[in-house]
Amino acid sequence: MTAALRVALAGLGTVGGGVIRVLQQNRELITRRAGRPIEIVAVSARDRSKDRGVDISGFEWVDDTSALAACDADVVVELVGGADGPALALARATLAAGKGFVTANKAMLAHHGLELANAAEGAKVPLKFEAAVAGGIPVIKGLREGAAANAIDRVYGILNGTCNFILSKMEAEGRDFADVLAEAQALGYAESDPSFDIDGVDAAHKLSILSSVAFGMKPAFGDVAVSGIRDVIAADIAEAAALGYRVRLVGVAEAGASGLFQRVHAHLVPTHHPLAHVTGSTNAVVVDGNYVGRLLFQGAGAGDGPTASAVVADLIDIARGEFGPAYAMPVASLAEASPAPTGERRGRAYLRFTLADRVGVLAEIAAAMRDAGVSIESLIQRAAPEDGTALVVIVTHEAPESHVEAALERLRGSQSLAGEPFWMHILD
Ligand SMILES: NC(=O)C1=CN([C@@H]2O[C@H](COP(=O)(O)OP(=O)(O)OC[C@H]3O[C@@H](n4cnc5c(N)ncnc54)[C@H](O)[C@@H]3O)[C@@H](O)[C@H]2O)C=CC1
Ligand SMILES: N[C@@H](CC=O)C(=O)O
Ligand code: NA
Repeated sequence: MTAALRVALAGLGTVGGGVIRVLQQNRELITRRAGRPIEIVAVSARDRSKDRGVDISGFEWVDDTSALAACDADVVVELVGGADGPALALARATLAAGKGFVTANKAMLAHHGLELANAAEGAKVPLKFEAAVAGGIPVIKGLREGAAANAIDRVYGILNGTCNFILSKMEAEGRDFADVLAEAQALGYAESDPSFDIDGVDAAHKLSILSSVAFGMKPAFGDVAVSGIRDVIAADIAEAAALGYRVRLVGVAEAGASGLFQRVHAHLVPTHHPLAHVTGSTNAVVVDGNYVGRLLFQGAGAGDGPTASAVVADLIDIARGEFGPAYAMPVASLAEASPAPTGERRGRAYLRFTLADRVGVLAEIAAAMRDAGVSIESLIQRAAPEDGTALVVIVTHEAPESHVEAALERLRGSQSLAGEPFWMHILD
């Protein structure tokens, strides 16, 4: 049998522990599929003595994470996290040493992916990151390989397990945001700084990677318009349900006439759409290709087993000698990112206002919408007798997003509003 693929593993937390378990428990099967054994030879993490429920006594322990690049391994797997710091130092050192690099670190890839892809290409070694986007779902492989013959018009989906877990629990159990976030953290879904999850940043990291693979463009995280789910309240979920929608954090990348729209926002998703039925930490990605048509990738987007499954799949590809450029094409062939102004995009919108109890408040809102050129499709008003305010929810007809924003701008500071208005896109 061919010599084993020797792996150095940095990070022994949720995903790192999972990788050790998958490699140990599926050892025989993986060896047959890879054509040779895949063996961890060295590990590094912050705390050597911590009980992780996996036996690491057979591996060399390396205190300084970046020193793993110099150990006797063919590939380094980075599962530490963080856009910069030890993860980036290790990535640079590994590729400079002419070794393959596998990572689940979407934050680092969103900020430094191009540099790392360049370095990997220069050294003719693999840079692989299936686990970084939608956890266990083989969406990078699906796009790079399965859909490689297609021009992609749009790629979009649910890219953050923590937010989806929170939104679907709020919806099903009427629970509070903070409560559910703590549960997602306990289950190992959330980032070490959970604001990355709930403010949409993690999904934006993933979207920027996905866009590069789908559209053959240099990754441009800065071009992604981002907001999260912090401002979604129970009433939005209830009103959306009454209107035939569910609330989901959706990332969308779409080729338009003037460039690529990339954004991550809470959306209203029609209940007949497959994304409306994605619950818990599950992720789902829809790809529209010009020959294959619509593809739907769905599965576990977070958690130890699924994420480790994607990391080990990358290692199996490397063991087989099957790898190409990090993105779907060599770095020199990637186009410059060309962001389209998001305000130009047309769509329907959901707007929520809390109104003070005054004569003429509805007329004021209707006038602001009319003056901004946004027409109203439906309107719900619910009085809150306890404090005299009223909740008003409006669904608009299709309009440029800049017009919706202009309508809200006209109302800014109005005495008729008892709170900040909030709006969401409606997925078409
Ligand atoms: N948890 C999940 O479901 C998923 C996580 N990821 C990504 O995988 C990576 C790892 O995530 P988790 O395993 O959840 O994190 P974790 O917090 O459970 O584990 C991190 C590991 O890195 C080590 N570490 C942290 N800082 C270090 C430092 N300065 N020097 C040396 N070691 C250090 C810790 O000791 C720990 O062993 C991150 O990039 C994360 O974004 C990707 C997909 C899913
Ligand atoms: N925090 C992330 C983990 C996987 O990428 C998420 O919740 O999706
Ligand atoms: Na994946």
